[in-house]
Amino acid sequence: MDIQQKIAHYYETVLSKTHLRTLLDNDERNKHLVTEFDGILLDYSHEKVDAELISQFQQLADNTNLFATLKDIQSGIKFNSTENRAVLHTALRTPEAQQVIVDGQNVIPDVYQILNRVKTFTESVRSGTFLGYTKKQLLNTVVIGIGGSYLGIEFIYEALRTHHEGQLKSKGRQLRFLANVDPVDTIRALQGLNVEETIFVINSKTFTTAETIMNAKVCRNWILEQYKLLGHENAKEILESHLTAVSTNLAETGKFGINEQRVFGFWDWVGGRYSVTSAIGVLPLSLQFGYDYIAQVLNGAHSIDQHLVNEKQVSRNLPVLLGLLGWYRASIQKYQALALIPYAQCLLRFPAHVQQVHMESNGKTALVYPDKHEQYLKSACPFIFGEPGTNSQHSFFQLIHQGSQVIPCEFIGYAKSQAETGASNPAAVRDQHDELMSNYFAQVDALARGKTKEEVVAEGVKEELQHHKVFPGDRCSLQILFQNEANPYNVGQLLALYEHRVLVEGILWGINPFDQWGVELGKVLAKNVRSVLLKNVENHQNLDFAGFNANSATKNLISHYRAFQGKQ
Ligand SMILES: O=P(O)(O)OC[C@H]1O[C@](O)(CO)[C@@H](O)[C@@H]1O
Repeated sequence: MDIQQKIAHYYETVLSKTHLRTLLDNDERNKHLVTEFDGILLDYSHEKVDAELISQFQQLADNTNLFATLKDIQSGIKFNSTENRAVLHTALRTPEAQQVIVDGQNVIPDVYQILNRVKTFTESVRSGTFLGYTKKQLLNTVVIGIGGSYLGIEFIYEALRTHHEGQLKSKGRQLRFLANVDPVDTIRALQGLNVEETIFVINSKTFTTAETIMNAKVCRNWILEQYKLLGHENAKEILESHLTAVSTNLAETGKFGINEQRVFGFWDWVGGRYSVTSAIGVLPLSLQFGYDYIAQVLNGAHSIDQHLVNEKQVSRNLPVLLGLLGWYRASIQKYQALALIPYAQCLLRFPAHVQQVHMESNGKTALVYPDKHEQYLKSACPFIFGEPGTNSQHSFFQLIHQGSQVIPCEFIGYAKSQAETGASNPAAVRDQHDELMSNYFAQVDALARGKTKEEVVAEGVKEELQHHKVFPGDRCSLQILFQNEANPYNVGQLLALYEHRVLVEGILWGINPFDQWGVELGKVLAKNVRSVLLKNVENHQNLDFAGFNANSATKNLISHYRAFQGKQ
């Protein structure tokens, strides 16, 4: 029996037959299922685990050479085998004095060359040294980008915009996002902005993503139209004052009309969804908050990068534990979903960010080393969703408590509210924060313990309602608790924690988390549909589908779309 089979056997014969209520009655067990690192507590006592299972997790990590692999990845091996690339987002936050060698070259000087340019440029914008075309200060930033070139930045922006220091640093400034190719998103992103005070950051690793390039063109037109209304028509100089880009495709950014001084590069060894600590995130976030403040995000992430490879006891390694538990829930317990519940309004975009990082990375089943019998995994990445608590309690928690399937939850909370620093009545804020966190603790317990028929009867509930009021319990969750309020350092830690847990799960499953072939097919088909629509702009009757390879149902649907437009 290999170690994965041993874990499956132990779960089937022991843990699946033991209610969490019983496991939690063991004080000695509970004491050991909690660990702390650098201001973060991870409590996994409400998971279906015990000391025996944790020792099996250790064997699993050792037998799969997990720690050696993690170290090799951070040292620059081409772990992304299907694209022949290194996986080195960790190098983006490595201290300047260290070395990371890729293809015989130390990449750290390149990282700092870009970071220094970002620092100098963003400081010149913030101080008013670099001005817009009409010499007005650039107070607004619009980030154009999608997927990994958008979600992580929005998560960090939202997480920090109510942090006391973050508010001071960003006073008088705005940061907006344009991701969707929907024209309504464009209106929302640009609404009320004064072009003379607005700088655009076009974020695209490839600079070929259809949505981003279209949005960038729409914004370029908007800039020129707005300036025309003001009587200015020097397109080249106007655009050079208002457009910047972050990309690995410097040829295309040049063709787009962006001055190379305002293009910030990165490298193919940074995956799109892992690029928030490259200039993709650091440039716009530094424009909004200042470089030195955002550098703390990099420091926090680096702390977790180090912890990942240095702490070889799985019971003390936060990202490894998260990854092992994720693997266990999906592959052994066979749970197919995961709810991410931050008890922190500032993390409202964290679930959306993790959805992309996790599901675009591990949402696949093709094995890296297939054999004659197996090319595909049977169960892998769960479906991930989430909303801040307490809002989620008044939304989907009914199903989490009494639905037909178990949905493991990950709760994230802070011992201090961002609202406390600088508050006129800090005691009142603490009181409100305690109210919020009371729900965090209560949910954890309710999910695990549930409520038995006997308890319901003892409460004197009418017989016909009794079975409605039973909670099965035995629903697992884990808790992440930060010592401080959400700040740039621990937001960087949180970012890296979830990046690395995805990697650990990917290694255990034997898949490559760093490619995303699954998004390609839709892109190709969208291009084909687009060419049909372009060819038939005015034709609301019989569309010309020559050369369009799709079934009649899809063609009918497209025809209805055009016909509806003809009736408007
Ligand atoms: O930064 P780019 O090249 O525009 O890509 C945007 C996103 O599109 C994807 O390639 C596919 O969704 C992501 O991996 C990436 O983050």
